[in-house]
Amino acid sequence: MSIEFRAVSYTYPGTRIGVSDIDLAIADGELLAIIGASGSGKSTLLKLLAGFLVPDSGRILVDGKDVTGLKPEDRQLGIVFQNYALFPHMSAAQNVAYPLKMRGIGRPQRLEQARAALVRVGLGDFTERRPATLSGGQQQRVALARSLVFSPRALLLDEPLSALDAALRVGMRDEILKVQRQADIATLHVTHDQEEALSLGDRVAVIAGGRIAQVAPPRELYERPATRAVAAFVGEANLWQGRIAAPGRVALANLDLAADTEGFAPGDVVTVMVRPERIGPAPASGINVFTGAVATDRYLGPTRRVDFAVDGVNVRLHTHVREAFSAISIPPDAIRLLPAD
Ligand SMILES: Nc1ncnc2c1ncn2[C@@H]1O[C@H](COP(=O)(O)OP(=O)(O)OP(=O)(O)O)[C@@H](O)[C@H]1O
Repeated sequence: MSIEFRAVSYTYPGTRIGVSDIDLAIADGELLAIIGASGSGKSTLLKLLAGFLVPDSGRILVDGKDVTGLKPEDRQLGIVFQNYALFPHMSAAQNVAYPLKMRGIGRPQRLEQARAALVRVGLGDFTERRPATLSGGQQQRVALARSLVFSPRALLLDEPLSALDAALRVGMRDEILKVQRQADIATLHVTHDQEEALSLGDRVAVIAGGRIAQVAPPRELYERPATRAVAAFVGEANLWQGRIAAPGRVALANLDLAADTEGFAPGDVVTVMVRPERIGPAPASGINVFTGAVATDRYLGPTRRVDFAVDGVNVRLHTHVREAFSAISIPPDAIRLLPAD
């Protein structure tokens, strides 16, 4: 079952803020992660899909059917919120059974289905526990079981891991993916954690200022960002302004870099993007090897983050090398040219 936004726009009444011209399709069984800065419109998109907001224009389809005018309860979507929203006075099984109760399913049958759903998320021994006696991760799994127990047509995850501590968050990613794969339904996962989006998403959508900036598989998004804004938002990046000097050559201040310049003409002004982990200490000469001096050097445990000054250009690099160095190399295939803003 799929999800589709077709030219969806929404503005909050009395403001000019919202989302514009959203075209997004999430295939059956696919997990699409949405990332964006605070206030970029992630939750607004989710509320439009859930039916808590109605678009000013455009249509939303679930499983090919237009749900734009349907009430939230008629959309048959499983939703997991950041704060879980579990009922404190009910056991885990009663919480999970609640959506079935709303759908008029008899008590013995709904409790049996709820227990089975809890077994699927690894909580078979916790069915009678109240939420307050469960850990954050366990509560999140109860919420996940509750969102899936009525076989929803799609799954919406709104920052489901943000209330958990860092180590648990990483472990729960695998849990979410396992359960999502088992349920095999289109899933929209909103997060502000880039690593979570890259590790969980079949594809990742970046939203900025209420518009989709790019949608791509994680590797493509990281290695081939479409714009400077996406490159800056997803991971760390060196972003320099340069000019195409000749086919295969880019001028960057006083530096002359070998790079793939396809798609650009001599004289074009470009943004030159290089990820810091693609740059490393080098022998004194070679292609795109530059001598200079270390300006700052930070120890990060597994790596060092170094700012290296080359002829007035600051080059940020991440390296495992522990020794001192006085030259770096920027491999031509690590250089990505983007249109200048
Ligand atoms: N009810 C509302 N009335 C007016 N403006 C709103 C309302 N709700 C949200 N906004 C504004 O709409 C924009 C998008 O908000 P949204 O909640 O979608 O952002 P978000 O990307 O989910 O942010 P965060 O990561 O902080 O949760 C923000 O500028 C926000 O202030």
